[in-house]
Amino acid sequence: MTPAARLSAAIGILDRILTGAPAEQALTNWARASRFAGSGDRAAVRDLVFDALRCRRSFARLGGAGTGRGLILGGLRASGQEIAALFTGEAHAPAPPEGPELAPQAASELEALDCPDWLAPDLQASLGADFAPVMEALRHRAPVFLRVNLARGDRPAVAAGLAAEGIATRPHPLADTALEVTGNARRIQTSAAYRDGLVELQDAASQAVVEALPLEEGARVLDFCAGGGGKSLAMAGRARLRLWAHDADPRRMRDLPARAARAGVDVRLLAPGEPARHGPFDLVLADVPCSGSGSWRRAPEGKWSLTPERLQALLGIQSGILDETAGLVRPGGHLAYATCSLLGRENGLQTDAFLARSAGWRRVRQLRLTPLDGGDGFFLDLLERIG
Ligand SMILES: C[S@@+](CC[C@H](N)C(=O)[O-])C[C@H]1O[C@@H](n2cnc3c(N)ncnc32)[C@H](O)[C@@H]1O
Repeated sequence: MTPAARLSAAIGILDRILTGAPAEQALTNWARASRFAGSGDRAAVRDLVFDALRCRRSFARLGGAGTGRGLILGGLRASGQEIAALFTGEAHAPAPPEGPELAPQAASELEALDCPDWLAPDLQASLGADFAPVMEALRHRAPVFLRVNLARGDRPAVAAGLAAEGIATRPHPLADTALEVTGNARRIQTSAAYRDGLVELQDAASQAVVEALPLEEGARVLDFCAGGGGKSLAMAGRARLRLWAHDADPRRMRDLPARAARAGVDVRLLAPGEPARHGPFDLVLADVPCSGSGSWRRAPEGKWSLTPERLQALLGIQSGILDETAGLVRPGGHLAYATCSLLGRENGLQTDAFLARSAGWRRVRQLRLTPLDGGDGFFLDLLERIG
């Protein structure tokens, strides 16, 4: 595909996303219907689409419209590319700009930062002086991180093995298991290191959260909101645990047994209603559903689809999970509350409210990470049951 044809493809896919199609699904449907597109084309179109979703507000301003065309035009203008050479209307190229597309308007501060207006006060209160740098960081692609499975090898040896397969990495300071991929990231999932369970794809901040947990050999641990099980596997890689995984939607855990087998660790799955029968636990991790604002680099659609009503509903779910999981922790044990959110209301204010309404708990550690630390935004409050 020519560079201009890739732009046309991205425009069509963005238009589908803007009318409600999930981004991954729209990209997959396009790839299936476009057998002529090679892997380089697919990767380039994907980058165009995700770059536009991350910067949807500012690109729409620069492109003169909030359409697929407007976003792609705005992205080209933002990176100083020559529009006339690409939007020619010839062959598969997009038609030349017209009307408002020719007269982009100046962006306001929040538009330039790609921040939804309604969320700005919350984010400013939560991030303080880091507000603008964090919002700016969220406009750019996230690095690719691997987690070294310490049950299978140490970080230098695994990095050397990856290098022998042509995948360049460097250790990342956020966690002792973290490798940042600096070259050939697209080869990871076909590498022997990945196939043999030496590494998993996992953000460095997620790894830092797991590193901060009290994981004693033989401890009874419950991952209450396990999802795909990324943190279950990360915990199992750090100590020999008696580990259970649970999720309100058990279908989300369907790949976990195979991933655990690949990693050489043991995780038992629990259906809704079952955790209480297996408790109490030494440690319960509640990696709760949240706005996802800390991971908007990877999942930028969430920035634009979040609403005040949805955030309110999430706050209710989070406080319900805190109350439910508190009853599963043994006296002297720990409840680890985690989010990938940057919002104080989902983080420290949520745990403050829990501590205010629940006797016999104290906060022993708090971790607040933003993309300025290198990985996603993440929050951890480690609470100890003293009564
Ligand atoms: C942030 S995701 C978990 C990600 C996962 N821990 C990981 O590291 O990959 C939150 C999960 O909580 C689950 N969930 C939502 N409401 C829940 C509830 N009331 N009880 C337990 N799990 C819930 C969702 O299905 C979702 O899989």
